[in-house]
Amino acid sequence: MSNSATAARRSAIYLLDQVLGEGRLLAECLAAGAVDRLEPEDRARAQRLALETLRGLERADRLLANHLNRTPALTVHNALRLGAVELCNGEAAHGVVNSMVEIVSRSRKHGRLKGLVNAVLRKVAAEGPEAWPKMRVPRLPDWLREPLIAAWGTDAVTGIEQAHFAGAPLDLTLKPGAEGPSGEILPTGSVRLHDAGQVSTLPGYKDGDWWVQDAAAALPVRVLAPKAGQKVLDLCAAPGGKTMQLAAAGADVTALDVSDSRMERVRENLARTGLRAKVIVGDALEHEDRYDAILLDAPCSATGTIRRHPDLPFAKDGSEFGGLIELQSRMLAHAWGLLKPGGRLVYCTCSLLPDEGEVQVEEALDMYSDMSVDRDALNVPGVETDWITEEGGLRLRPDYWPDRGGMDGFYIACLTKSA
Ligand SMILES: C[S@@+](CC[C@H](N)C(=O)[O-])C[C@H]1O[C@@H](n2cnc3c(N)ncnc32)[C@H](O)[C@@H]1O
Repeated sequence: MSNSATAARRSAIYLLDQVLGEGRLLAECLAAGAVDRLEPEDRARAQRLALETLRGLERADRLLANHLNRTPALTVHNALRLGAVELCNGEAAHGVVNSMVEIVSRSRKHGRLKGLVNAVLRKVAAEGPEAWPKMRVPRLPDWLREPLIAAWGTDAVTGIEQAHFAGAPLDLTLKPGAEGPSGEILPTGSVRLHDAGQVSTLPGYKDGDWWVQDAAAALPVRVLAPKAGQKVLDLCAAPGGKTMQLAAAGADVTALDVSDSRMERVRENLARTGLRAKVIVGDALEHEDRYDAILLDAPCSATGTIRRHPDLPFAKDGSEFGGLIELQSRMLAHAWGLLKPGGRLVYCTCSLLPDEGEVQVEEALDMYSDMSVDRDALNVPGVETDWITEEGGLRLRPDYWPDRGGMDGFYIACLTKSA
C-alpha cells in the first residue's frame, strides 16, 4: 500500500469531516489550504475521493448500516464511507481496507476501532460491489428535495438526482476564432470533454484559448449579446467566466465583485486569456455609473451546481436562502438604476429555486413600469423552446440533455428598459 494513497485518503476523510461535521463547503476548506501539504497528484485524488463519497453517501450508509450496531464517531464513519465507496467503485479490497485500518489505528482517540473497520470493510468488499448498482440513486435531503418537487415535480427531481449522481463533464468556452481540445461541440456552442484529466495540461490552456465554464453558465452572456464598444457592467463578476465572454465580444467591460480574493482569480483569468476589463473590488449596492448593458449574476443558493458540488446539500440547510433572496432583489433594484434608458440587463442565478429566478423577475416586472422582458433575446443557438418560462425567462435544469451529460441548473432573463 502506498503512503501517498493513504495520505490522499486521510485528507479526503478530513474534508468529509469538515463538510459533514462542521457544515463547511469543500471550496472553503480547499481555499483555506486543507490539502496544500499533499503532492499535486494526491491533492487531486483527495478531492476526487471526497466528491465521490459525497455523491454515493446514501448508498454507502445503507451498506454500512447492515454491519454496524451503532454509528461510530464521525471520522471513523467517514473512513468507512470512503472505504465503502472506493470498494464499490472497483478499487482493490486489500489496498482500501489496509489503508483505512492504518488511518484509524493511528488515531489516539479511535485507534481501538481498527478491528471494527477491518471487519466491516471486509464484509462490504464481499457484498458491496454487486449490491451497489442495484441501490436507488441517492436522494437530496428533504429540506431541498421538497421545494424542488413542489417546483418541478417528482419525475424531474428524480432526473435531477440522477444527474447529480453522475457528476459533470468539463465544459469549455472558446475565445472567438480559437481552437480548443477536441471534444463534443454542444448545440449551444460550448465544447464538452468527458474525460478531461488535469485542466492545465490540456492544449490551449497556457495560450488562453479557452476557459472552463459549464454550458449553462455560458448562456447568460449569449442572451445579453453585447455589441463591440458597448459599456457593459458585470456586477458580480468573480471568478470571471462571464467577464471573459463579455470582453471577448469586444465590449468595454467593468467587472465588479465584493470579494478581493475571488477578484484575484478574475485578474489571473484575464491575464491568461489576454482579455481586458476594468476590475473593481466593491459592493454592487454602492456602485454608481451608467451602462448600456448589465449582467447581474447574483449571489444565490448555488443549488444548480450540485453535480460539481455534491457537498452543498450536506453543508447547507437552506437557512441562509431568505437573506440571499432579499439581496438578489435589492441588487436587481440597484442595477436597474444603473442601466441607461433603452439598455438591456440580464438577471441570472445558478439556482434551481424559483424564488431566486422566476419569482424575482415576476416581482420586478410588477414593480418597475419601465421594465419589460425581451423574449427574442432567448433566440440563441441550442436553446430549446421548452426551456422558456411563462414570464419569458429561461429555466435550465441538470436533468436536461440527459444523454449528453446534463447541464448546471440556471435561471436567465433579459430585461429591457424603455427608452
Ligand atoms: C454566482 S457568483 C458570480 C459568478 C461569476 N459571474 C462568473 O461567471 O464567474 C456571485 C458573486 O457575487 C459576489 N457578491 C456577493 N455579494 C456581493 C455584493 N454585495 N457586491 C458585489 N458582489 C457580490 C460573490 O463574491 C460572488 O463572486
